Amino acid sequence: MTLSCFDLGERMLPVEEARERLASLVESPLPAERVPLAELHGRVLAEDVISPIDVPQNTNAAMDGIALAWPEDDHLPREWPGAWRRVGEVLAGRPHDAALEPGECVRITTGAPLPPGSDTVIMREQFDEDGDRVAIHQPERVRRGQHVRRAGEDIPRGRLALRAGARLGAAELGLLASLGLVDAWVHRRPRVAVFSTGDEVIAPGQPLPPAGIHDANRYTLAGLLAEQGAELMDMGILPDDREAMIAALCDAAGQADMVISSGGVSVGHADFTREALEKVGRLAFWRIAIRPGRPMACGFLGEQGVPFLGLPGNPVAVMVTFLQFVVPLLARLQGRAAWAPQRLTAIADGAMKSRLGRTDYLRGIFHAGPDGRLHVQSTGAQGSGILSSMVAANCLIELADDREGAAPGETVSIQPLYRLP
Ligand SMILES: Nc1nc2c(c(=O)[nH]1)N[C@H]1C(S)=C(S)[C@@H](COP(=O)(O)OP(=O)(O)OC[C@H]3O[C@@H](n4cnc5c(N)ncnc54)[C@H](O)[C@@H]3O)O[C@H]1N2
Ligand code: MOO
Repeated sequence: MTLSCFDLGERMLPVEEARERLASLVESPLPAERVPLAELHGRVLAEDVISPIDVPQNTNAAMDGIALAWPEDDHLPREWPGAWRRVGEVLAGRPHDAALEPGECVRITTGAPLPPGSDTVIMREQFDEDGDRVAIHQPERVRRGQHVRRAGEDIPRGRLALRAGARLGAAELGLLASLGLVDAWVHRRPRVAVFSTGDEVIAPGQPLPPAGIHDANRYTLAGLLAEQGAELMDMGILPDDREAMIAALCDAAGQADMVISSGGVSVGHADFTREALEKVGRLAFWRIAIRPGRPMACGFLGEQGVPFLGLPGNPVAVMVTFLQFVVPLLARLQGRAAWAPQRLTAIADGAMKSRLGRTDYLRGIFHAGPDGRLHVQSTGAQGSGILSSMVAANCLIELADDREGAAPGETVSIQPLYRLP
């Protein structure tokens, strides 16, 4: 049974339950479209890809050298001049059709197809040539079939190469190209409308009034959305004005696959925001047992039922709630198979505070210790407005609701953060 987002009363929701209930906002993935190979990076496959060919197509040499047919009696001649007679040359891209007779070899370059009858390659550094005679330095060390890449050893024809739901990174693009494919069916990228709220929130570049604060959230959200393969629709900053908010939300709901706002969801603001949002859709205001990120709004906008997430205003809370709650929804919209946050286990290098009954996300720095295990320490001050702590961090330390802090030496769960290299 799908848990709904509504009618939950005033109780604090555990993080896992919030994630499950939010999933009901996205019923099905976005439709598929055919996209050329060169534009597929970051997209998610909408159907399985079956290999139309053997990769590699031919059994071929893995080294520059000679290809030879292994003798029937399994014995290679040692004496100079050897019994190997060079009868030709095979270059990459040009096959040698004549079958090799016993005692014959051909010069071959890496990637060139093995001539019929040959099955073994000797590296150029491991034999001497005298005219068309070839002597192998240490024949006893040669293994039948060595330095040969078998046809179809990567992916045989007809085999599943990539599954529907796979996100296409560099390796996947190379694989698709190696199959000779020029395009693929992928889910449409989610268009996500983003706006900031608050009279005090000022766009960068504008003079900062005495009680103002520059709008950081639209820019972190733009970066986070790009990392998730979504398209940004920048709706700017909304003033604390009911009519302006209603108009902006209607506009966004008409064009976007998801709408995200930041700010204006705590008790101080909720009544005002609630009024505007409920005019345009069906909203629920939640308190989640999480830190940072306790207050959040969610629901649908417009007749189309566009998912809406009202994230809290504090910049660190925006990033943490995006990573825990928005990422899985974007994954569902793009048809990604099973999504779960990536988690590793690390040893706490210092004491860490958290509260029983609440999931705390601390900004952390993890590294591999001399003991070969992962270690993690907090970045220091953890206020939910301190964005420099997100800059310093390479992971979130996740202290689940069943634990009360962590003592030095205890293991903790960490979620590595995506960082540009
Ligand atoms: N009585 C209570 N007060 C608060 C509660 C609560 O449960 N009871 N929750 C606190 C928590 S936790 C958070 S988080 C905030 C969330 O409040 P809002 O979502 O209403 O956010 P604002 O009040 O609009 O802003 C909070 C903070 O963030 C700054 N901000 C807002 N937008 C931006 C932006 N685009 N870029 C940078 N900074 C932004 C804003 O100026 C405030 O400083 O409520 C607590 N209070
Ligand atoms: O969400 Mo608030 O940021 O927990 O401080």
